[in-house]
Amino acid sequence: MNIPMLLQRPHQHFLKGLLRTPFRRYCFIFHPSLHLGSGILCAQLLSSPGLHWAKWMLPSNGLTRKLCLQTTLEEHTEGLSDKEQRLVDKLYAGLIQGQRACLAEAITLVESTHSRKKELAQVLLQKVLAHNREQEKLNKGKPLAFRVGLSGPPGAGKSTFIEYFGKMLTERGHKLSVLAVDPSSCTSGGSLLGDKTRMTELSRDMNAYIRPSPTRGTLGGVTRTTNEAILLCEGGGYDVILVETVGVGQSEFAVTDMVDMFILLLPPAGGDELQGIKRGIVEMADLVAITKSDGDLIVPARRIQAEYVSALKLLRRRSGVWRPKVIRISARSGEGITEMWDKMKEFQEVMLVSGELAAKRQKQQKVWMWNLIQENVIEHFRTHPAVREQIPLLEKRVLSGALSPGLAADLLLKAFKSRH
Ligand SMILES: Nc1nc2c(ncn2[C@@H]2O[C@H](COP(=O)(O)OP(=O)(O)OP(=O)(O)O)[C@@H](O)[C@H]2O)c(=O)[nH]1
Repeated sequence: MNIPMLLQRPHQHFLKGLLRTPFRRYCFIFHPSLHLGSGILCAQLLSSPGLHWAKWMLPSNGLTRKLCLQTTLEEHTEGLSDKEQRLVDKLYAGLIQGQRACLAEAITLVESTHSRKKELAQVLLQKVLAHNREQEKLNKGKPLAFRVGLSGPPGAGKSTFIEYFGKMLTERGHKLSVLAVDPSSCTSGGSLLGDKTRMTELSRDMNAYIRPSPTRGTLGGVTRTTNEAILLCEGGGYDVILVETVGVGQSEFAVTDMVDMFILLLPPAGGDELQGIKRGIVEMADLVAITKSDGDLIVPARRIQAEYVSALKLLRRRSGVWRPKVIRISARSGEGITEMWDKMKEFQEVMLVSGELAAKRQKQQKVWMWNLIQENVIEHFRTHPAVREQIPLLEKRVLSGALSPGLAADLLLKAFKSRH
């Protein structure tokens, strides 16, 4: 690094010293009154690879200017071997050219739990993000893709619907990707959504890409990779992204934090069959579609539709511009599906024009960041040697009533802090 000549010697030592410490990656606070040329010093440090952020204080008017830099990418890129660099370049080039094999390989990379591969995945993601931002600018600031969450209980008709709906979209010139989030595969090893026999025709369509759920990891891990897979699909030119979940667990709530619109598919069945559906999920829906509205099922489908129309009226409105709608569809006869797509586009348009879509996406970014922090911090806490060795005993004492949960938590936190 070049140190400007006008800086005095102490500053050179100071700067050189800092750049050798591990702290250089975190933060520096500069105060112009403390030393001459701090602005230059700050600028030099900001260009140093690996610095996460620096803060430059201007005391004259009390204004604090924050300069945030994400140079982690540079740091990773510098450390890549030729082979790794070639892999990232190959995946990036193939992905943005729309090659499905490269998209698939890129998603496998973000799903990897191997630490080096995770780093490579982040380098690739940064490149794709930069590409997406460019494309968005060319698109006059409009989002590249319509992100839609789709959920429903097992047997609601999700795969039959996606097959029909997906073919309709590709025939109209759209590129569709279907990503599955299936928490059952995390806990039991089995997968409700992952089997390849679903959506056979759509999976042969060159303008559709179907990705089964990752088969390992916590729900948090699965949602993280789904979030990243969405970005990769957008880089690959997919303009409609369906994120599918089984409407029985927590995954729907996670999915609502990564999509623009959340759709609930419900079969024309009575209350008992729908008990598994959590009330909260209905509240999250922007559109409820009653499936299988054909033949003998038209009558019960109408009844369920009326029930949900009344139920939704009682719910608190989540958007200033959109009221959730209840429609009836049949993937067998095709009825209602074009109208459903029209409703979806109407939703996207009003949300875009009102600015709610941009606000929602911004909020989601923040939620996503904090979810990741929360997950990592808890993991760090649990595996910390001083904590790990005390957990079994303290848990036992809490269970037997010998210790209050609050005290046990305090003791563990104390152990964590003392040896940190
Ligand atoms: N009558 C009628 N039956 C349908 C329709 N759509 C799906 N079905 C039937 O409903 C059953 C379940 O459909 P799927 O599409 O497999 O449902 P799913 O929600 O994907 O189910 P999981 O894969 O278990 O989550 C199948 O027997 C389908 O033939 C429809 O529009 N009309």
